[in-house]
Amino acid sequence: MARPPARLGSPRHVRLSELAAVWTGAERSGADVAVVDCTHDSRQVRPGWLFCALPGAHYDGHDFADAAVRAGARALLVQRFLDLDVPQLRVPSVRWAMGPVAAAVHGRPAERLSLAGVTGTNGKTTTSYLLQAAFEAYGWRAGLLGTVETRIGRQRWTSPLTTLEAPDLQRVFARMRKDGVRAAAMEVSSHALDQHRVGGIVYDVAVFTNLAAEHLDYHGTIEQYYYSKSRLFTPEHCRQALVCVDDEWGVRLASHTTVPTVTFGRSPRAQARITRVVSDRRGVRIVLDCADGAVELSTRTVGAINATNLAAAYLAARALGVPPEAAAHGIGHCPAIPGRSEVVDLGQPFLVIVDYAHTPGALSAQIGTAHELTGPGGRVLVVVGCRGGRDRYKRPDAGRAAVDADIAVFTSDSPGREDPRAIVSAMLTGALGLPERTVVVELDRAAAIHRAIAMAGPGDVVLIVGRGHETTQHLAGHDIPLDDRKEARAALMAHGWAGSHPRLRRQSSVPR
Ligand SMILES: CC(=O)N[C@H]1[C@@H](OP(=O)(O)OP(=O)(O)OC[C@H]2O[C@@H](n3ccc(=O)[nH]c3=O)[C@H](O)[C@@H]2O)O[C@H](CO)[C@@H](O)[C@@H]1O[C@H](C)C(=O)N[C@@H](C)C(=O)N[C@H](CCC(=O)O)C(=O)O
Ligand SMILES: Nc1ncnc2c1ncn2[C@@H]1O[C@H](COP(=O)(O)OP(=O)(O)OP(=O)(O)O)[C@@H](O)[C@H]1O
Repeated sequence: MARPPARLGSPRHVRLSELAAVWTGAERSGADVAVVDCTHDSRQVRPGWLFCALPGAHYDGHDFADAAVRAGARALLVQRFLDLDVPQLRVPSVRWAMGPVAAAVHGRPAERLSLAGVTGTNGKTTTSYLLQAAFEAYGWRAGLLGTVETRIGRQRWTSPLTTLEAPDLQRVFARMRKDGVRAAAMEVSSHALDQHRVGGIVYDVAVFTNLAAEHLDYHGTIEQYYYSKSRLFTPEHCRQALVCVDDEWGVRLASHTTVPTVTFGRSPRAQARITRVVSDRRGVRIVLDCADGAVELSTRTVGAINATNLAAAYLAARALGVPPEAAAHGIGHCPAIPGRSEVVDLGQPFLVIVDYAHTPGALSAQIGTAHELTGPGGRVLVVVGCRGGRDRYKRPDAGRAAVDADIAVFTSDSPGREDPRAIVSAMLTGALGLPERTVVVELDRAAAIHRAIAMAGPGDVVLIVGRGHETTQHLAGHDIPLDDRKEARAALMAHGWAGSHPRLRRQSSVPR
C-alpha cells in the first residue's frame, strides 16, 4: 500500500480571493492567482499549489516557504508576510485557517459525503471498519480513514496518521467524491481535534466510544484530553451525536452536547441499551434495545469488549440512513479487522490472538476475554510490552493488568530510542506484591512470541498485544520489520503446525 493520493485527475482552479473569503480577517498581498491544490509540507509541493506555512513544535513552516516556491508553489498561506516574490494570504493562525482553506481549495467535498466521525480512546478503528461494512452492505460505495489505512472502495493506502492533516484529508475527500463514494467512516483523534485538522468539517454523525488516560504527554491532563475530544460534539463539527455512557466521561459528554444526542452502551441509563452479550470463539453477539426494537447484532471479531463497537456502528449506520437489515448484515459479515483481536490459526489446538490493546483497561479486558475463551484446563499466556517515548505513566498499570494472565511474557513493543530494559522494569514494578504468577522477561519480541507459543498447550489462549496491524518496530533509532501475525505464524510452523484445515494436524517428521 502506498501513501494517500498526492494528485487528483483534472485540478480545480481556486482564486486567492475565494480563499480569503473563508477566513475572517484574511489579507492578500500580490495578484489574485488561482491554485490547484495545497499542502502544509514543502516537500510535497507541486507546481500551482498553495503552500501553508505551519508553525510547529519543531519547525516553523515559514522557514520552508522559499523551498516551496522553488518547488512551484503559486501562493502562500502565512501568519506573517514573507519577503518572497509570490502572492500571499495572511491569516491570524495558519493552524486554525488551514482546514477551511483546504476544504475550499477542493470544493468542500465532505459536504457531499455522508460522513461519520468516531472518537474515543479505544474502539475507533473497530467501529469504523464495522460501519464501512454496513455502508457497503447497503450498496453504497464507501470510504474509510483511520489508523490502519485509508480506503476508497477497494483501493487502499497506508495511513501516516490516524487523522490526516487538513490538506491531505480534504484531498482524500475530493478523491472519494470523484470516485463516487457515498459515505465514509473516519477516526478522529484527539491530536487532530486539538490541531484543527478537521477544521471546516461537519460530520453527519459523531460517535464517542470511551475515554481512558492516554496521550497525556501531549495533552498534559486527562481533562484537556477530554476537552479535545469533546470539541467534536459541537455544532461546529457535527449534526448529531452518539455517546457511549459506559464510563463517566461519556456521561459527562452526553450532558454537555449541544446537538441532538442518543446515548448507548451497557449502562442502564443508555437510551440504546445492550441487553445481552454472548462472547465466544466465534465472535460476539449482542441484543441492542433501541428505536428499531430489540436488534440482534454480531461480529466475528472475538472479545466482549466489541459489544459497544457493534452498537456504535449499527446506530451510526442507521443515523446515516442505512436500513436495519443491511446495517446488521454488513456488520455481521465484516471481514477480520487487521490486528484487532485477529486470530492466527494454523490448526493448532490452542487459540492465538494478535491485538492492539495499548491501554491497561483494554489489556485487562482482553485478558478477561481470553480466560473465557480457554478450553478445559486451558491457560492464558500474554505477550506484552509498552511503547517507548510516550505515556510512561501507563507502564506499571500495564504490568499489573498483564499478570492476570497465567503466564505473562514481558517484552519490547516499539521502544524507539528508549532502553527496552527500562520499559520492562517499569512494567515489572506494577506486578510487585501481587500473587505469584509466572512472568517471563524476553526483550526480543519475536523470541517472546516464539517462547509463548512453545509453552502453549491444548485449550490455551496466547494473546499477543500492543502492536496489532503494525509491521515495523522502532528499536534503538532503527526501523525493523516485525509483524506479530507473521511471527506467530512462523512460530506455529516451527512447532509443526502447518495449516488452518482441521485435518492438517501437527506435521510429523516422518511421512505417514
Ligand atoms: C504531536 C503531533 O501531532 N505533531 C504533528 C505536528 O508536528 P510538529 O508540530 O512537530 O511539526 P513540525 O515538525 O514542527 O513542522 C512544522 C511544519 O513544517 C513543515 N515542514 C517541515 C520540514 C520541511 O522540510 N518542510 C516543511 O514544510 C511540516 O510539514 C509542518 O507543517 O504537525 C505535523 C504536520 O502536520 C504532524 O505530522 C505531526 O504529527 C506527528 C508526526 C505525530 O506523530 N503525530 C501523532 C502523535 C498523532 O497525531 N497521532 C494521532 C493519533 C494518536 C492515537 O490515537 O494513537 C493521529 O491522528 O495520528
Ligand atoms: N470499545 C472498546 N472499549 C475498550 N477497548 C476496546 C474497544 N474496542 C477495542 N478495544 C481494544 O482496544 C484496541 C484498539 O482498538 P481500536 O483500534 O478499535 O481502537 P482505536 O481507538 O482505533 O485505537 P487506535 O487509534 O490506537 O488504533 C483493540 O485491539 C482492543 O483491545
